[in-house]
Amino acid sequence: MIPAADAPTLELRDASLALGGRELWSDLDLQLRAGAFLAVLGPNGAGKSSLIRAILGEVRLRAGSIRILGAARSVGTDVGYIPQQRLFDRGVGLRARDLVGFGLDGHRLGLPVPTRERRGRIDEALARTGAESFADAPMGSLSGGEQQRVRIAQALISRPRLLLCDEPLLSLDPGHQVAVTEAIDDYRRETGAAVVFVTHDVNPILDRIDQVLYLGPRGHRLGVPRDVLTTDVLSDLYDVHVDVLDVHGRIIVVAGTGDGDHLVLPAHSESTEHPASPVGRQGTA
Ligand SMILES: Nc1ncnc2c1ncn2[C@@H]1O[C@H](COP(=O)(O)OP(=O)(O)OP(=O)(O)O)[C@@H](O)[C@H]1O
Repeated sequence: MIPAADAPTLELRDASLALGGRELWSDLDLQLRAGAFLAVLGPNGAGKSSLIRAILGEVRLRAGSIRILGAARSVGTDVGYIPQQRLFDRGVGLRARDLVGFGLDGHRLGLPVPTRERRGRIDEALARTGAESFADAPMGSLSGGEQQRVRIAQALISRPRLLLCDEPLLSLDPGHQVAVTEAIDDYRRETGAAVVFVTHDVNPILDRIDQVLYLGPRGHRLGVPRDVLTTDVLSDLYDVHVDVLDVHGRIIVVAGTGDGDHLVLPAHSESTEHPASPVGRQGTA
């Protein structure tokens, strides 16, 4: 596709989305230029994954528009997508390197031509996410975290200009969270791709993002992290008093329940698993 000159990589104008008879978010204006890194935060069911699906054209907006590189429709190889994790069954024999190869030519009919260049691209993508040691293993034999690293390699191999990541750090141990975050961020810096990164824990990417979109029960807020991740803004979005704590450089968002308990809200979750819906209940503060 020939991009419109100087068009933003991603642009949403007055966008609203309703699914299952419920409005998830509305009046969303968002512009990402080349090299932007956006974190999308919010409780379970806020519509974070649905935002990605709307960008992919899989669900229709109720109102407004989405443009990618200036065009109303663009998926193809301009857009890389790391879906929310679904595990491969144990019996799946597809090799990791073949899955990654689909990111290059999976949209074409027929078997791919095994060229040296193709193999080199696959090896490079696997190396980016530290997955080269299990390149020839069947997907069904890999752990959840290993499968995730292969999926990320698959999303990067086509050298997309917009990378959509739906909780890419799920199932990864802390060491691999850092490695995968670095792989995505290095890719962004090298290529000027824009990144949309849905997460329940902003901390692994806090030093890398330049914008945060917080989808809350009472609207959304978009801006630089220090303007969005504040007690005042999140209290307003949740309609309950929320404290944003900085604990040794990690952001923890805590809502008082008035009965001595507190709820840890999803700018930080204690584990890489989903917190209980809509927020994870923690012990007495
Ligand atoms: N195709 C659909 N039809 C009807 N409702 C849908 C559809 N897809 C999603 N929903 C609903 O939209 C809401 C938002 O879902 P979504 O997966 O976008 O939330 P999320 O913010 O990503 O949540 P989580 O943090 O749990 O992943 C949910 O209540 C979900 O059940």
